[in-house]
Amino acid sequence: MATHGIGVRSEVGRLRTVMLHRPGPELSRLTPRNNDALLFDGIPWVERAQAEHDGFAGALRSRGVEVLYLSELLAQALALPDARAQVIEQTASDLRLGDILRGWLTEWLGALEPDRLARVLMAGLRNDEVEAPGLVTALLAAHDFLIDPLPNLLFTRDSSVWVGDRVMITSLAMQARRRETQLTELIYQFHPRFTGVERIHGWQREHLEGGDVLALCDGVLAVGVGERTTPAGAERLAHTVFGLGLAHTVLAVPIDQDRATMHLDTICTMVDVDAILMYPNVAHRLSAYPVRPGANGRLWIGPREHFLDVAAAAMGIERLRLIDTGLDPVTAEREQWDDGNNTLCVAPKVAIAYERNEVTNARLGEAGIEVVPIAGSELGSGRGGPRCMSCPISRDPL
Ligand SMILES: NC(=[NH2+])NCCC[C@H](N)C(=O)O
Repeated sequence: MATHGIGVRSEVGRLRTVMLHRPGPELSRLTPRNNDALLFDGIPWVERAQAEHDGFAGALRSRGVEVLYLSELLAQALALPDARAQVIEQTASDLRLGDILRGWLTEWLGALEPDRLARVLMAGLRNDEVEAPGLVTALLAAHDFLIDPLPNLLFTRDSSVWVGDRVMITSLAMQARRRETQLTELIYQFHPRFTGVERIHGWQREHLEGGDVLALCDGVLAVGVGERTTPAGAERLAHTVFGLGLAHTVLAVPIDQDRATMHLDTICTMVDVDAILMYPNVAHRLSAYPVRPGANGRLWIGPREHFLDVAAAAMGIERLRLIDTGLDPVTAEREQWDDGNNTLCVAPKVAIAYERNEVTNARLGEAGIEVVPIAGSELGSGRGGPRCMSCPISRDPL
């Protein structure tokens, strides 16, 4: 495909193409013993999670959005020998494997059909699912993983993010998610649909996750700095986008180092060209450092100020309207936890949101935002809403 029309310059421009991941066998790997390490707060009912996800994809399609599935792009990319060789080498390089198992796995993976290989890369591989030789497999328990599963692939937001017409491969902070970006990098590198698209950042760089990056408008990015994106990740982002002329301002937004606020998009998302939905319990204290290109390739860093003020100034608008999600702090806290603030715009003033967050959604309605509700009781157990579960690839310019 020609790269014409590809790219993202806002959070709200009409959404044309999005990448999702329909949850699959990787979710069946979750147990009460590993769910914390794998960043899920419960054990989802897989079939229901899939049905909910189909509802999400259906809502997008009904609004004219083209839905691409990560698993399909991956399997298609894996038809190419170079792509297979690259990912097999990366997967087998895990030091826990040791040489014997590494050699065996390299050969075993190399013999798989693209679909099956994609499935193993996503769902992982248990010791008792193969008969591999060596002391390592003998000493590991039957249910130990030789290749770890990736249940958080569901959250396609985090492992790549489009900035203008380039795609940034992120670098995930949590051990359980690191390998995800090998897969997204592979898709963008090898899938014919993305031929000619320039990749930036890279999965081995400073930590930076897509859930922390918000395109407030063309030329202005906000980046949350907290549990996932490090200060160095934010600095690298600023240098990179300024160097390529993709933005004139980056707002570095310190957020609490907490699971509840793991990404900037768990506390706020844009719902219109000049409106932002925000968790009220932080709205009054959210601040940001404006960062711009400085002299001699350095960064100019302005004073830390209230987020809404710095954002409006950078965006060149008088005011960034705040929609806050309920005055009662307990209700607000409950709905924030269930990703009430994590909405996905399919167009200005039209946001997909989890139906369960009734108070938040009512506020949105009162503020003139059309809410497209989706079910998420099972999907939500991974702590992510419609924005987390989507990677926009193409939005119309505003
Ligand atoms: N953009 C987001 N808010 N993503 C949510 C990711 C949730 C996932 N379980 C994690 O902990 O990484």
